[in-house]
Amino acid sequence: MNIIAEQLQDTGYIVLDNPLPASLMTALRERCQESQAGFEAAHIGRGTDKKQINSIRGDVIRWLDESHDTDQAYLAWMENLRSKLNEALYLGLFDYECHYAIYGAGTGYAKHSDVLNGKKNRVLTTVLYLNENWQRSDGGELVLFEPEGIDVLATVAPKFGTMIIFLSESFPHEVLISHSTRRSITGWFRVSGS
Ligand SMILES: O=C(O)CCC(=O)C(=O)O
Ligand SMILES: [Fe+2]
Repeated sequence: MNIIAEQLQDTGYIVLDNPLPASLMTALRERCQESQAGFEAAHIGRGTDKKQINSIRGDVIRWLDESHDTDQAYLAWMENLRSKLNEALYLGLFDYECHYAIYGAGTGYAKHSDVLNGKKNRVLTTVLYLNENWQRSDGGELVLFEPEGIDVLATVAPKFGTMIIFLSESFPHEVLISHSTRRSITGWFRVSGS
């Protein structure tokens, strides 16, 4: 946990190889794979700005359900991380929201910031990848850009078990077109306020 806090403080992001217990990873993958029931096309923006534009963002999403054991276990793990990060970095993280995301073959998410569109209370973005046997030819990498949005800071393959955490406001990012179905859980630690 200290390593996560230190690196977030130093560079603003961290890529973790396999932070979650194997049994939880398996349950999360199965839960995301079992059925597409409850998944809806993702939207861009909020309220009256809310738009669904497939060419910008091609995923379908389902928010985690606290009443389901598997979702609950993930939320509990992230809750523990939240309190550790608050202790180490005094970030005042207030809560965590997250959704499963499925990108069908041929879709991605164009370069964007997670803090635009009125989501100003998002402090840290987390993405956990659920794709076993992911190959380079499957594409779908997350590209993290320097704050100016031009130079590439990191390229992350969406491999099973990998988690990236980054400062939501600092890094524009993009999901490259995926050539296979790409599954993940994306979430945000937030401070209170709208
Ligand atoms: O799936 C990813 O790698 C990133 C997703 C993302 O940027 C988002 O949902 O805002
Ligand atoms: Fe994003």
